[in-house]
Amino acid sequence: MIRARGLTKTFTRGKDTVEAVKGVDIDVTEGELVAFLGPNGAGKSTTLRMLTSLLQPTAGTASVAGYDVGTHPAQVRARLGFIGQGNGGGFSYQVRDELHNQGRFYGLTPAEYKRRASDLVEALELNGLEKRTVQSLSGGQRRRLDVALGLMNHPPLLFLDEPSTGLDPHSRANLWGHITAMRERYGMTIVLTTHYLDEADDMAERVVVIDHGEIIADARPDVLKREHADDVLTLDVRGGSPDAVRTALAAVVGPGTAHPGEVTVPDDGAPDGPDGLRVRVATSRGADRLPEAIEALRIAGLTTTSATAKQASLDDVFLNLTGRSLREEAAA
Ligand SMILES: Nc1ncnc2c1ncn2[C@@H]1O[C@H](COP(=O)(O)OP(=O)(O)OP(=O)(O)O)[C@@H](O)[C@H]1O
Repeated sequence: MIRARGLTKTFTRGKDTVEAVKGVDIDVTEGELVAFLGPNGAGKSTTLRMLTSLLQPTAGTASVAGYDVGTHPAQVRARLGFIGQGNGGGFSYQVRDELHNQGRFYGLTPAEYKRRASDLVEALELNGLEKRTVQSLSGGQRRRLDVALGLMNHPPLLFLDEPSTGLDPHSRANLWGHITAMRERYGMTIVLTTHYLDEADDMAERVVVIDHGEIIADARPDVLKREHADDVLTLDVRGGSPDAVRTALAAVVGPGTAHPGEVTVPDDGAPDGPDGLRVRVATSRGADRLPEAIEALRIAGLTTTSATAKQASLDDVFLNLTGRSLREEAAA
């Protein structure tokens, strides 16, 4: 559905040049739901805008549905829906007029655009809002209208640029429910950008991590977490010295085991205090290792008074790949 090779965009303003996208290669097959994840300014929107033919690449090539974005932009645009950041169109128009205008733009007959508009109003729960002006809608309603506008031409491919930015968690979940329902209904391929880690983790089947204009990882979220980050076990252990704890845990996840991980035991802890020693184990498949670790400690005569396993997150992946936290950058 999408094939890009060496996609590059350099912006020049006076003496300043910004290398926004630096030689991106990407293939997206039909039916995939792909999220571009990265901090502000990483080059996500610029990549999307080149793939939709809205922006001419400085170098490289991209084709969408078999058409080159540079030489056949009209054919490319006819096959995709694009929902940019804060679309909305004419704020004083009524919702129904916005949808009808979009249908006219795509050259649909009045009967056809009216039918599609009422289908989408129904599907995206915009009923009762048809005669309201766009500016009177809530943020969530406006984003749902944006999605309806993007779907008026029944595109096989939908691009969404930060679809849920600025929405509260309830509206985000609601919008996602609609997007996934639309995807099933029309069998669409979806490419979106986000800097919400949980959104990429929960919704995308494939996450493309972009930083400083380059793709630094590209895989299913669970694969990214397995390959680039560890789960963390935290155990409170009583009844033995730091060395005894270290030896018991090394047998489960220490160097040379089937599940190498890092065991951290404080040397200055008080093994016989009320909480004992607070031990940290960084390992893959933490949920599986936790009972094994507790059992190994029990066999060594040690008591575990509390134990938790924290799953690796996409933020841990980003942190391990770049040395920076995406969560902090998103909040900045
Ligand atoms: N028209 C432009 N002129 C000059 N620089 C630009 C232009 N558009 C984008 N840039 C720069 O290119 C870089 C990438 O921007 P882009 O909008 O693609 O990032 P992004 O990952 O989508 O960020 P965000 O999450 O904030 O939308 C940034 O440094 C940005 O300032």
